[in-house]
Formats: sequence, C-alpha cells, structure tokens
Amino acid sequence: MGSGKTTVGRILAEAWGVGLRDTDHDVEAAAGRTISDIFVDDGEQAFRALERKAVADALAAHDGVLALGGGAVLDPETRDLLGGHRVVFLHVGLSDSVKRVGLGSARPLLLGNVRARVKALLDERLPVYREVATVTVDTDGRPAEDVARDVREAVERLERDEHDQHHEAQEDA
Ligand SMILES: Nc1ncnc2c1ncn2[C@@H]1O[C@H](COP(=O)(O)OP(=O)(O)OP(=O)(O)O)[C@@H](O)[C@H]1O
Ligand SMILES: O=C(O)C1=C[C@@H](O)[C@@H](O)[C@H](O)C1
Ligand SMILES: [Mg+2]
Repeated sequence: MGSGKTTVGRILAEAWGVGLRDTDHDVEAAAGRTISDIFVDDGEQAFRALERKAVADALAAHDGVLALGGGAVLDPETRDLLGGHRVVFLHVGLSDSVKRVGLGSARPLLLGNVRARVKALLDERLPVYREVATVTVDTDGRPAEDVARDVREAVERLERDEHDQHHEAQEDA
C-alpha cells in the first residue's frame, strides 16, 4: 500500500500511450460499495473473490497498465491469472509506506496501529511479491518519475530480449 502503483502507473501509461486501469476502482464500481464497506459487511474473503473477478475481467479486456490492489497476489487463482504477464513489484519499506499512506489511513487492513500493521503485512507478503514479480523496482526515497523510468527501462529491455530470442528461434528452425 502506498508503493506508488497509481502514481507510477499513470506516468507509465502516459509514456506508453496506453490506458491505466485499477482493480480497486473496478471492484468498487462493480459492487457499488467502497472497499471498506465490502470488508466490513462481507469480509476479506468476499473482497478477494470480487478482486479475482476484476483482475480476470481487466486482463481480458484491457491492453495497457493495470494497477492491482496491494493484496491481490495473495490469492492463488489471481496469481495464476497473472502468468505470462509482466508483473512489476514496486518495493516500499516500512517507513516510506507509513509516510505515504498516512497514519490516519482508512484502509481496512491498516486499522489499529498503522505502523505495526504495515510491518506485519510487509513481512508476510514480501516473499509472495518477490515470487510473482518479473520486474522489481525500489521506491524508497525516490521520486515517482525515477521509479517509472526504471520500470519502463526494465520492461522495454525484457521485451527486446524476448523479441531477439523469438527471432533467433525462428532462424534456427
Ligand atoms: N516514489 C514516491 N515518492 C514519494 N511519494 C510517492 C511516491 N509514489 C507515490 N507517492 C505518494 O504516495 C501516496 C500513495 O501513492 P499511490 O496512491 O500512487 O500509491 P498506491 O500504491 O496506488 O496506493 P494504494 O495502495 O492506495 O493503491 C500519494 O500521495 C503519492 O503522491
Ligand atoms: O493490501 C491489501 O490487502 C489491500 C490493498 C488495497 O489496494 C485494497 O485492495 C484493499 O484495501 C486491500
Ligand atoms: Mg492505488
């Protein structure tokens, strides 16, 4: 949370001339309720199911940058949906994360002691984020523009490599 998905996503979408979609926004639009209300009324499991559907729908319909909810990759089926896509992990440490989300956060998973909750979530999730990511960029103490440039260079490098490998394979055939 607060790693810069929306901010960096917007810069990238503009640079590539594509659209930006955000599954948190899609879930709220589809449910006609806020994420906080969904968590309070129906619980996290119900939210993850709506989120999984939002990710599947977005991947099927949207050819651009997709910002995922911070916990989307915790769901194994959502992780499977991401196979074959470029997944960017914007790494943020405890102190920058807390600064960015604000101590008075309305996020359902941060209720209580924000710093302690962010630490627990980071500890628990880091291994999953690292496993799912094809590109990882550190965001601590760095402007969003610099982060976006690193993501762009890394993704474009991957695409060049894939393109070259594809041509080499064709030449060998
Ligand atoms: N690299 C950065 N350095 C400093 N502040 C940043 C950086 N990236 C984003 N921010 C600021 O941190 C806040 C959260 O950023 P943003 O909304 O982009 O994060 P997010 O990952 O989309 O969060 P969420 O979990 O709510 O979806 C915003 O106020 C944004 O301006
Ligand atoms: O980290 C999380 O689990 C969440 C992050 C937000 O993007 C929202 O998807 C929701 O508040 C849950
Ligand atoms: Mg966001």
